[in-house]
Amino acid sequence: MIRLEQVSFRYANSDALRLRDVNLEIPEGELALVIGPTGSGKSTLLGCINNLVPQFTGGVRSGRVLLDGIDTTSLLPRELATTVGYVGQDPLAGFVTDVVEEELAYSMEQLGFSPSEMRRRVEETLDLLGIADLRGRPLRNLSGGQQQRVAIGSVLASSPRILVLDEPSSALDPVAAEDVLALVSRLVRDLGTTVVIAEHRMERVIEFADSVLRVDAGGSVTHGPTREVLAGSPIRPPLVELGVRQRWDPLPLTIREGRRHAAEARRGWVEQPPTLPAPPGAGPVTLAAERIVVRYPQVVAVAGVDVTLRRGEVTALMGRNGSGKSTLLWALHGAGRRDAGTVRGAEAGQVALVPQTASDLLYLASVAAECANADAEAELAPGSTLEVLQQLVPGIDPQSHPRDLSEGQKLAVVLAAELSRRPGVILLDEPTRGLDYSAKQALNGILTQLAEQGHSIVVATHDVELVATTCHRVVVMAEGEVVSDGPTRDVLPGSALLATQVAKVTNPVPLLTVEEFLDALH
Ligand SMILES: Nc1ncnc2c1ncn2[C@@H]1O[C@H](COP(=O)(O)OP(=O)(O)OP(=O)(O)O)[C@@H](O)[C@H]1O
Ligand SMILES: Nc1ncnc2c1ncn2[C@@H]1O[C@H](COP(=O)(O)OP(=O)(O)OP(=O)(O)O)[C@@H](O)[C@H]1O
Repeated sequence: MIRLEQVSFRYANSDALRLRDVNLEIPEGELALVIGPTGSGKSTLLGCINNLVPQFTGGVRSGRVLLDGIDTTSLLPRELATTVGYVGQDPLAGFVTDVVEEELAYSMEQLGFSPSEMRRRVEETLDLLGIADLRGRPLRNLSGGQQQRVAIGSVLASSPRILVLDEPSSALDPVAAEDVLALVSRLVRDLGTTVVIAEHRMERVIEFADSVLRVDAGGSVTHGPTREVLAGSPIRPPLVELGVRQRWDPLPLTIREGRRHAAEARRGWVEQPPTLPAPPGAGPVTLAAERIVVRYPQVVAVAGVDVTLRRGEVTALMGRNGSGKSTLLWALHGAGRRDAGTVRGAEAGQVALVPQTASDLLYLASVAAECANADAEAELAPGSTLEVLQQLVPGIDPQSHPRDLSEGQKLAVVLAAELSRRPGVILLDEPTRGLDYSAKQALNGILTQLAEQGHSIVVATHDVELVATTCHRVVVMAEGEVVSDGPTRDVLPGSALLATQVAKVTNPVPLLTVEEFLDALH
């Protein structure tokens, strides 16, 4: 179905080959998962399938890309659009209309569907993606996860035979991610759709994948059965990491397989519970918000929230898509809307916020200039921001234009600029989009260090694995209200939705991470 023959590619303004002699074949009705470090070339590879690379990106591509044996360069854009449905990493950038319903209908309109067929499919898509109540809403005002669902829906609506999804679950809450992936895998099973998904949070996709494509920093691609490719990969989800470290054979890919391997250890811990590290004592209050309310015309996004931040504490803000997390962060920061309530303790300039669409903040002509600007604004020694950036995501050429960075690399630049400034209170909105496991580990290191030095940090995120390693406390929101607030170890393991892979494998023993599992064995 999809075949790449000797494909190599380089961007116009760069010497490096981003894809090197790639040969691969994805049979019809299979789901292939694309993995690889931040900035390795996953999006570039996906773009080759529908000719986005090089048609829109520029650059030079050699070799052939064949769909059903036909070279894509000989297909008209319209033919290609009927065959390949593509959802990029930034949903907002891909929208062509202003309102949810119109967006869902747009591609069908272009492809010449009849009005009654369109109507039927729009309704069905609204239901399948759980967005019926958003139908008349402007796309701009939706939460990040709501936008991502609309973007996926607008492509599914016209039932393309090939589906290419670039990080489809990065802004989705765990339930929505599971629903969307189950939906996609049903298309694979029932309709024979061929699907290619790039995803950093592999743990969410692995069980649905027939094969894995690993893109390496040098642009070469390894394609093979999931277990085989992951066993040899430096990037792997927690459960596979645990399996490799414990030499479990066969390597577990699903929670069920993991639980079988862990049965003996689990029985031992049930009889004699392991000693678990205690969370650090909380320091004095740095920010106290009371009865915060934010109202929009159609929704009350934040409905009377009290929240207190303390020195040295990393707090996760969790909750389903549209529950009010981003809105609350902006209200705490002060730049956002606030219809009622008070925020005390936060002095001007002492609260930093890294927004969900972080790359909007980059406006200078090179990464080096962005970093130098951040140093100058915060009166830091020259080089400070660049150093933090290199800690987070190594290998970015400081001379490159921010526009030419991968999504994960852009986010890392914005994170570095805020973190190097070391404000007292740091608010991060979904900071792990596009970041691979090692970048997440680096982020964990930096946040832990800042907390030890007395900063207060809030991370709004759906990434339970990040929360388990980095956050001391979890605040869960639902429909604008705080519905639970407690130490991470009390909130995550008990929840079917928020438990980490390791917590699911060890349940009822509340271990959260691979390291905790290994420590508990001794
Ligand atoms: N238009 C461009 N011009 C020059 N270089 C580019 C351009 N777009 C991307 N690159 C570079 O090509 C490499 C691959 O980018 P790509 O977006 O494919 O990575 P990725 O694996 O999808 O990253 P992420 O995990 O962050 O999504 C990156 O190092 C990036 O800096
Ligand atoms: N500018 C706006 N105008 C109208 N409604 C808005 C606006 N911004 C957000 N909303 C709505 O307020 C609610 C809360 O949105 P918010 O972005 O705070 O959610 P979130 O919890 O951060 O979601 P996600 O996990 O998807 O990022 C949503 O229903 C959203 O559609």
